Amino acid sequence: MSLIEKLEQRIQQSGGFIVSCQPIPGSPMDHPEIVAAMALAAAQSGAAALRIEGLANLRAVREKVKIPIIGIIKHDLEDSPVRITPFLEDIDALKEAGADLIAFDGTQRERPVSTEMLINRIHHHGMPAIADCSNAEDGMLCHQLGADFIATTLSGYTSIHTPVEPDLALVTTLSQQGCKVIAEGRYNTPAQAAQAMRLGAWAVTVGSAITRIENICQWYREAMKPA
Ligand SMILES: CC(=O)N[C@H](C=O)[C@@H](O)[C@H](O)[C@H](O)COP(=O)(O)O
Repeated sequence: MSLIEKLEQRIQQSGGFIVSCQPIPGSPMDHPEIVAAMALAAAQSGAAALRIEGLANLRAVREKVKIPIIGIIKHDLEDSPVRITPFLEDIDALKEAGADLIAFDGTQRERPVSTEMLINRIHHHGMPAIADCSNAEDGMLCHQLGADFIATTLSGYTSIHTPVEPDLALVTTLSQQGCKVIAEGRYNTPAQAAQAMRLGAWAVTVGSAITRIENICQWYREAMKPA
């Protein structure tokens, strides 16, 4: 069994529940030691894997947890809308900092480095590649290029309006096409995560509903507004 298969087996045997610990930038929670504490709490509560952004956070989390970590680095580029792990150097640095899997933007938008080169670099380091996609076309292209997992992370985030609900239809389509799908993006309730698994998802990543206090407070405030 290859290293990649072993890692896959480990995540699936632990139930496929992945927790993304990404505080809102500038939030009082946005400190590596707080990210590491959230990650440890999630790991102790049965998360199969973690999704962590940035090298300082990744190093702090790696010191505390043994479960697999999906590493990403976000950039705000002037000449491209692509934010998640756009450079080959990001991949090398994430590997060095202790990531076990790497996620990258798998959309077909203007980008500094091709998705094919990113996938090859991740594989060069012996790690599984997770393509964060926005639609079925992105997903199938990355699948054909050899991405190990297709995540629905960017569905709803490549145009101006972001829907409230998760894109369960995309989970269904990609699973039926033979992709190992990680459902991600707006899985704000356990029921929605369970539904994604029933529709064929291989795993579900939950972020805001667990680790972004500001978002959760806003949901409550909105719901409690007088009619
Ligand atoms: C669009 C984008 O950049 N998504 C990011 C990807 O890393 C994160 O900001 C999300 O929190 C993560 O995908 C989990 O999703 P949710 O927070 O909805 O559970």
